[in-house]
Amino acid sequence: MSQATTAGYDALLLISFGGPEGPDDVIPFLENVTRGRGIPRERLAKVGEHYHLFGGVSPINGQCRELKAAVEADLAAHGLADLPVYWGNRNWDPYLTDTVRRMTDDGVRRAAAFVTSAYDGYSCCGQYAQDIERARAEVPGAPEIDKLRVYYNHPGFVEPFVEAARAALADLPDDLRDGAHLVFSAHSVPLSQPGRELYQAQLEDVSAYVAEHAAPGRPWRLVYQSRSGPPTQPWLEPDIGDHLEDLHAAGVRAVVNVPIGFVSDHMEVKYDLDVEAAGTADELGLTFRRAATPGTHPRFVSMVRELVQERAGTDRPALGSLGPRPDTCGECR
Ligand SMILES: CC1=C(CCC(=O)O)c2cc3nc(cc4[nH]c(cc5[nH]c(cc1n2)c(C)c5CCC(=O)O)c(CCC(=O)O)c4C)C(CCC(=O)O)=C3C
Ligand SMILES: [Fe+2]
Repeated sequence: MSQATTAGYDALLLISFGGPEGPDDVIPFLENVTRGRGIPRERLAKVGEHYHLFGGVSPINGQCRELKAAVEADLAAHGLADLPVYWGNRNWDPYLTDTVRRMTDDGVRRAAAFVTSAYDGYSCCGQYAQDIERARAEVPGAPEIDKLRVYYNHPGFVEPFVEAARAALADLPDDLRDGAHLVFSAHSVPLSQPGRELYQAQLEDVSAYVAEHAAPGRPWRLVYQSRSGPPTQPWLEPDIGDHLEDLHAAGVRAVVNVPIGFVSDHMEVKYDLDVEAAGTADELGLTFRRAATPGTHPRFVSMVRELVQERAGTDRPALGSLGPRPDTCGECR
């Protein structure tokens, strides 16, 4: 084991949201996600239909398998093939608790955990920290598991977005490019959610950085998507659909949507943006391009290794104006 270069960790644990892998999984998955969270039944039925449009298969598990394979290849290319990579989810098989049990059986003592969610806030960070604690509590002899720092402003997350925003702009018809606006989008959360202010501030800061570096001087705005919850509860706004209508009414003819709140092209991207928001734009006659998410971009993949290695006390890179996040924060529980 190369102790010096893995900061003393003997395993890497990839933690994600999880998603259904066939039509029969959809309802049990949605029940797992929403248990005790007060999501209206109509919203659940609608979201179920989104999954059925894709054969009941969420793209997210496949994306986790691809990320895991890419991280393993990157570790091997850096002489760290002996750092095993595990994967566990909050809401679907492979469940985090089962994975922690397997790690324990394999003799893992101290693991670094990478979460497929880049920001602070309860849904992105605090809830995953609780998931880790719960899984460890359920498994006697479970390893120590350190959640890696929040990485929304790490160059490995930000640079792929700069590149993707440029590529999406380049893909617009020549006569529409100059007047196109950038529309950054992230998952809405209730205003009452712990860590919501931090989530919002981080999104604004990284959107400003990407806008400035991909297309200096171009108009941009951060908006929200995928709202659920009862209508009486205030969530982050404006919604992307309303913003597209406003832009159209103001005479804008083209937009590039940058899904800055997401790590991969999972259902919130494939349905809520590529079907719903693109459909709204189409009805308005607004030309719409969606920028890629980091996915398995080589820079994003190497970031995972760098986040482990920096725990040995090396540099903690961060772009934008807010600086690197600490290893643990506790602000979003
Ligand atoms: C901030 C945030 C992210 C971004 C950070 C990150 O990327 O992790 C995110 C990601 C995701 N959300 C996902 C799926 C769902 N989220 C739901 C519900 C909710 N999300 C919330 C927030 C977030 N969610 C919230 C506050 C709720 C209300 C209920 C609650 O407080 O928990 C529901 C229930 C139905 C509905 O109401 O929509 C589903 C099915 C999937 C999997 C997609 C796939 O299958 O490909 C992913 C990656
Ligand atoms: Fe969600």
